[in-house]
Amino acid sequence: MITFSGVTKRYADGTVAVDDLSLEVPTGEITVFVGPSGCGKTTSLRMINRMIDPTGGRILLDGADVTTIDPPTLRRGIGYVIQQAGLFPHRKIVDNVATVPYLLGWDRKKARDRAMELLERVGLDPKLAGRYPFQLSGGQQQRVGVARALAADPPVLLMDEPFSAVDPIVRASLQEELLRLQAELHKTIVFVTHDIDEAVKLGDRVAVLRVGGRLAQLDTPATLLARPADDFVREFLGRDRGIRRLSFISSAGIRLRTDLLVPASADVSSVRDADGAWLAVVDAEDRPLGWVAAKDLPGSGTPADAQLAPYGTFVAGRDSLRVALDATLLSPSGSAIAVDGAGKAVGVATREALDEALAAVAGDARG
Ligand SMILES: Nc1ncnc2c1ncn2[C@@H]1O[C@H](COP(=O)(O)OP(=O)(O)OP(=O)(O)O)[C@@H](O)[C@H]1O
Repeated sequence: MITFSGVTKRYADGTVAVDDLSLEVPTGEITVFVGPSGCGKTTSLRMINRMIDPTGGRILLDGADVTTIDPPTLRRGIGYVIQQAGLFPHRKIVDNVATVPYLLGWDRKKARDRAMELLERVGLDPKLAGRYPFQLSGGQQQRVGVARALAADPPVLLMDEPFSAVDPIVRASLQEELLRLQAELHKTIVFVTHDIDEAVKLGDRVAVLRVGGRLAQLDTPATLLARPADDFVREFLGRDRGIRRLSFISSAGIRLRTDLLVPASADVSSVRDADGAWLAVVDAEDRPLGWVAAKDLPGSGTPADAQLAPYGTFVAGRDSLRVALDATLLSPSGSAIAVDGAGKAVGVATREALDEALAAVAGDARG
């Protein structure tokens, strides 16, 4: 755990970059520092690995004041990733990744083997190992930056806007990759960004800082979106905070109807009186095929003879309420088909059922 206890940084020219900051960064979690330009995010981060020393207060790493640990020893346990990767331009990719193992005196083969394993882990083709940084795309360079920071298997990772120099699509895949790695590695990560969407996507907890280096709110993304502490946080979260909040709410609570699922091979005479304007037609393995309006069923035969309308699905309990809501918007039925992990239909979430689930969410935001 990393503990900030009344930490202040006043630069020589009198600028107070961080002011009496107290917070905890739990072990094995991603804590994001987010806030507008100049709010002291980078300064706060660099005080953890002593690239900057505080002028007041203390930072503890697992209980030890970092200023009592000499910087090289401290940094051995702390990986550091920065914007544009900060790779050494004249070293091959494999040697960039092996930088810290070399410094730690590992033999060359062991260090290179470790580097190759990490390149694969961060989703890079091992063939790139012999290239130089300028021969890689921005996204590939960022992956190398992450691999390099992980090389000595440090328990702590500091990441300073690591993905902000790449385009939105590459950025999204780097974010996914980081979450995937973190699910395996359980590092203690402090991640700095000015992008609130990135913060709520990656953070187990998000610390919103305001200019002057003061903590405005520290909460889980779901709580932050539901209950911003004040107008500054509310404005920083931006518009559509209600919709974004649905990403953190499980679809498990949605009431499902199984009576609206009909097999494609059923005799229409047995389904004609089904209650509800729309029916979800499923195949022999219960996989969804499409919607049919009860009034459009043929006079005889099976639902498969009708023109089926497009449908959207969500994995019941695994996907969020946002995905479920989105699925209703993909179909003229206004309902969504709930499926299990194998893609078999398990029920229908009607507009009414979603309305109930959304009303419960709105009720929670009040508390
Ligand atoms: N070496 C320095 N000397 C004086 N002031 C500094 C120094 N480094 C940073 N500052 C100031 O401290 C404040 C916080 O800077 P910091 O880089 O920590 O902010 P930030 O939140 O990371 O900003 P950004 O998102 O723009 O990178 C700013 O007002 C900045 O101008």
